Amino acid sequence: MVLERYDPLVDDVDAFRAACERPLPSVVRVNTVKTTVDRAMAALDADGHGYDRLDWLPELLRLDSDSPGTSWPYFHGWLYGQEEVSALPALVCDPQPGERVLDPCAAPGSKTTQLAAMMDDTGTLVANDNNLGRLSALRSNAERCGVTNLVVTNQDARNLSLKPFTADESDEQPPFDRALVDVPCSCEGTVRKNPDALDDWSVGHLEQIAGVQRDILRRAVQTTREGGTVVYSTCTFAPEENEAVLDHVLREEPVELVEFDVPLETRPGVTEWNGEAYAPSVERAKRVWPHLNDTGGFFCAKLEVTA
Ligand SMILES: C[S@@+](CC[C@H](N)C(=O)[O-])C[C@H]1O[C@@H](n2cnc3c(N)ncnc32)[C@H](O)[C@@H]1O
Repeated sequence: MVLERYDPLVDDVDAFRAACERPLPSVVRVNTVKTTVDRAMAALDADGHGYDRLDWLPELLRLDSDSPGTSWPYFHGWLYGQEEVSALPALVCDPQPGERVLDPCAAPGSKTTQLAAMMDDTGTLVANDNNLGRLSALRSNAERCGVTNLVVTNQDARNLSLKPFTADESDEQPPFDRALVDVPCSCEGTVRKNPDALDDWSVGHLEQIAGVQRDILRRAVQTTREGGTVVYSTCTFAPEENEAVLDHVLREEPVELVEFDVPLETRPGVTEWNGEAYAPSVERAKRVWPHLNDTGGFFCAKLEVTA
């Protein structure tokens, strides 16, 4: 069993395994580009949907039943079905109204639409993905959510071209204030939502995808101005795709990991795995194990560009 691999990293193996076998609660995020949390809750009340408002992020509602994907509040773009813990990276990225923000692996747009709402639909949000089919889902989600501060691009994020955003690639400062780098991964942490998620798991795949992750994160750092923020996230447990990627990028790019607080129970990044030692600062990353908050699994790190 793949998950046994992580027994040495978790504080409570039985609770971890049991959580991974439970179905995931259904959660929606209220889209504040179009409505307020109070109005969305009133609409859910009127439709007879029970829910709990989550303390740590008041736009999130944990539903008693399945996602109301066929209800009027959903059609109107008031609600976005989003796994609870996947709302964390945008919170850590903390985009401000009027800024230029890059989302290099954006489809189908959960975090893009959340970032847009946090920016009050102002500034410029570049949503890129290399998969056209998934970009079409992103476009329809953005349209349903009424997001207008969006530029959609279809590039390989490892070589993202800055030409559309700067007069000249040699401009003194790269164009973006922030980037949210939510890379493709082996998705081990989604096993509660998709029990087949681990069927094609192999060490070879981890190693191959880690190379892609390193290159995407490096390019995101290169496109972000000095002092800007880059958030790295995955929905997987493998240190090869998490701390090892950070360790590599810390050595190759002018960037450092910064401390941050989140309103969820987390564990620090691991500094050793399979006989390899990583930079001590990877401890500043946060691991969200499924049993800690009854969510999926997630990994999130915050970096600051230093030059
Ligand atoms: C974890 S998913 C992103 C989920 C998205 N951020 C959200 O919140 O809805 C990773 C995405 O990366 C895209 N991707 C994979 N390789 C890529 C590459 N080299 N360049 C750009 N996008 C890539 C995939 O198509 C996929 O949509």
